[in-house]
Amino acid sequence: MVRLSVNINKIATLRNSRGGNNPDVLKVAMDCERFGAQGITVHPRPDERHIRYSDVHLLKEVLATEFNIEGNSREKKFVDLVLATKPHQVTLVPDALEQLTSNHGWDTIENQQYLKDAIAPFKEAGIRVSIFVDPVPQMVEAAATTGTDRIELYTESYAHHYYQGRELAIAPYVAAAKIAKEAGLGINAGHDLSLDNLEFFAKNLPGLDEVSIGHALICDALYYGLESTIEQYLHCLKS
Ligand SMILES: CC(=O)[C@@H](O)[C@H](O)COP(=O)(O)O
Ligand SMILES: NCC(=O)COP(=O)(O)O
Repeated sequence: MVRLSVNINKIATLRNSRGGNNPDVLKVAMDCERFGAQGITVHPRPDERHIRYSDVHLLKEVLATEFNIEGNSREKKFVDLVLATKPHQVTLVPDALEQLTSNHGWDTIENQQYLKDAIAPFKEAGIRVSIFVDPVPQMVEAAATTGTDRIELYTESYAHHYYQGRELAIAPYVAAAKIAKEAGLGINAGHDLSLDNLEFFAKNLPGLDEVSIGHALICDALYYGLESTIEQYLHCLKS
């Protein structure tokens, strides 16, 4: 079964726009779990424009499902946060400081030694590690020698090309997943997955363990409500 981890960054964006605590990030996270999500993802960024570092500490106390923290291990504050809160999983993403949203995976060849050194402390702390990669065979092969447990496939290109031809759009991901599986890596995926493109992806990607979805899911919740939206995403993952 492919697990759904709901990314709640956008809930924090809305909260921060007025300075109070509405919507309540903790409540929404717990409601996502109550409605069937198997995990919660957050991606605190250095400017704390959505999820705050303090949110992460509070979430750790209340969550009952898998907690996945995404971010850039080049920032000491992020590494300290993850080691202090000990989530089930940390996902390392090579974002620049000023980046609007994630837009590329790691160059696992160029950053091979860096990643080995960055991953080790998380593994020593008992935290599962995933690294964000593009669906490029060489990048997946080199991910396998970094010590990571999983890769997260960056699905923006799949989502972008889905309507032009979904078979073509998913092909690099299928090839990447086969390499990952042969190398013994778990497979996560995320970015721009939606009710339109998720079912085909989940059905056709061999060995997919988990998807993390935020933007589209929170947008859908405006129309369908959070409970029904999560049910619909779970349904896409069932088939
Ligand atoms: C790694 C990834 O694809 C997501 O975490 C995405 O970057 C969400 O971050 P924002 O919510 O800041 O766009
Ligand atoms: N890792 C991807 C994620 O958490 C959510 O990405 P998106 O659905 O907000 O594009």
